[in-house]
Amino acid sequence: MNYLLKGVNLYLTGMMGVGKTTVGHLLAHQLGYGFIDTDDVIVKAAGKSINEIFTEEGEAAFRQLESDVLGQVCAYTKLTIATGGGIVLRRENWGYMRHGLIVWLDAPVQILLNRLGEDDTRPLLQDSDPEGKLYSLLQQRQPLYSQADLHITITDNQTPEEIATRIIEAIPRVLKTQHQN
Ligand SMILES: Nc1ncnc2c1ncn2[C@@H]1O[C@H](COP(=O)(O)OP(=O)(O)OP(=O)(O)O)[C@@H](O)[C@H]1O
Ligand SMILES: O=C(O)C1=C[C@@H](O)[C@@H](O)[C@H](O)C1
Ligand SMILES: [Mg+2]
Repeated sequence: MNYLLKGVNLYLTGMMGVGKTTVGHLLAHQLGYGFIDTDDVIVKAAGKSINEIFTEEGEAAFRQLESDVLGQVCAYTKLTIATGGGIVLRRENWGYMRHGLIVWLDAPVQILLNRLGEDDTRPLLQDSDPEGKLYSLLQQRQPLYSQADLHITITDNQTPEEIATRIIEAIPRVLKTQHQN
């Protein structure tokens, strides 16, 4: 697989709670790649939580930090990068991610809700109707996520290990011509 990938970065995209961070760790390990989580980099660089950044500086400031981080990390190779759920919102982010392979992890809202129902670390879900919020975010973002190179549908009973293996098995089918030269 590493022979085929030639160090090309993998970008994991998808809704919050779908498992980008969890699966990304395992995927990096299986590929012998480094692992970076853009949310983690932002939190460390800002010295505050994502909730605090949203509350004190606003979502637009968070999105700028996210683009800045992505612009930095895309200069490196042999990385699996777990992105934030909203990375697909900015056109410039696609410009950065297009240098690698973009994977969309896609799970039904009910799975996301079950996983994040008790979680208060996602500012966009601090809503009186988290289920409705997830549906509206998904409706807005689905056309964007669908521009990924690889679409992996997640069902309830798949472990993160199984999902990482499915991604690895699917990669040869989608390696872009420019990456094979
Ligand atoms: N395949 C899975 N099966 C069961 N639970 C999972 C699976 N993948 C992830 N989880 C759990 O779901 C929660 C959210 O996962 P994770 O933080 O990896 O999502 P994420 O896509 O990175 O979300 P965000 O966009 O908010 O960063 C975690 O508690 C994680 O342990
Ligand atoms: O879906 C989103 O917009 C977000 C997802 C998380 O990964 C974080 O980046 C933040 O909570 C915003
Ligand atoms: Mg994450």
